[in-house]
Amino acid sequence: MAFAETFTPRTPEGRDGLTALLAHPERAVVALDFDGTLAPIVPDPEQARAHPGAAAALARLAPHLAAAVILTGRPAAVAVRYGGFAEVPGLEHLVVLGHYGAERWDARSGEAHTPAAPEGVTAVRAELPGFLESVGRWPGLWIEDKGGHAVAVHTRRTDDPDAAFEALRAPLGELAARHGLVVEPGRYVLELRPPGVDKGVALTGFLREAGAGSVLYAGDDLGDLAAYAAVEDLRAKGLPGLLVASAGAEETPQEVLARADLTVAGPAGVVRLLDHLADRLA
Ligand SMILES: O=P(O)(O)OC[C@H]1O[C@H](O[C@H]2O[C@H](CO)[C@@H](O)[C@H](O)[C@H]2O)[C@H](O)[C@@H](O)[C@@H]1O
Repeated sequence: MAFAETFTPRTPEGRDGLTALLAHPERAVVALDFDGTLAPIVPDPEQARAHPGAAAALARLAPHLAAAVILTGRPAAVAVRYGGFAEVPGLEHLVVLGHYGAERWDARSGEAHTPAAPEGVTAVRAELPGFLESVGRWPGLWIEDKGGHAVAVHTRRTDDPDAAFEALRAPLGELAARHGLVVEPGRYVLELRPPGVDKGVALTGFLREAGAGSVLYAGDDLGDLAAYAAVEDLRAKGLPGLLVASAGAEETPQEVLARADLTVAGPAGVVRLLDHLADRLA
């Protein structure tokens, strides 16, 4: 997919968001998803790493802002490690909200605050291998253990990732419900995790804490739609906001593309956008 990279939002709301960010960067919050937005999608989730320019671009921009935050489904420490975000000059105030906002890492302390592991996850983790065998054979299926806080079933490396995803969605939903969990669908991944927290709740709370006067949110997947909805809601209440989609693969959900004010070409495009904003604020 080719994009004309002008960094001009296609909607009036998006243009207002960008104008507010550039006029008062000291009141702006830039919030970014990790996988697919800062880190290119790769077949093996353990091999994902941020785009080589991501930390540097964010470090150029962050000192101009009220706050920069990374909002990810990953455990926060994993995103910090895979992103190379620790001890970077310019990122002294970076916050990483992991597990969709249930967990928080602060660059200032270098520590993560993690809630107690939910009971249902322990039970699901034990039951999952046998359960998957019972619902069909999908060689290549991979279970990601997310530090006891969630488990994710990845279909990307099966022979038919779409068919496996669709075949497993309902049964995993039932398994999750039996253990008081919910299923979070993503790019060839079905994650079983506790209910009650999502990127929208997390972003809204963070913006309140930061006293934000504007927000830019960039994401690429279904889990980012809750953050999109939060920005749309805040815009209706008068807070300017810019929604950015990181796109480039056919698998980018249509709803993400349709609701974004600005589409950029994957993590490389996000890095160019961050650099562009830093240039304009320099
Ligand atoms: O909220 P995010 O930062 O976007 O994290 C969402 C999930 O990302 C990871 O999975 C995705 O990226 C993998 C690596 O590129 C890819 O192989 C997989 O198909 C994608 O779904 C991660 O493994 C999950 O734990 C995150 O919840």
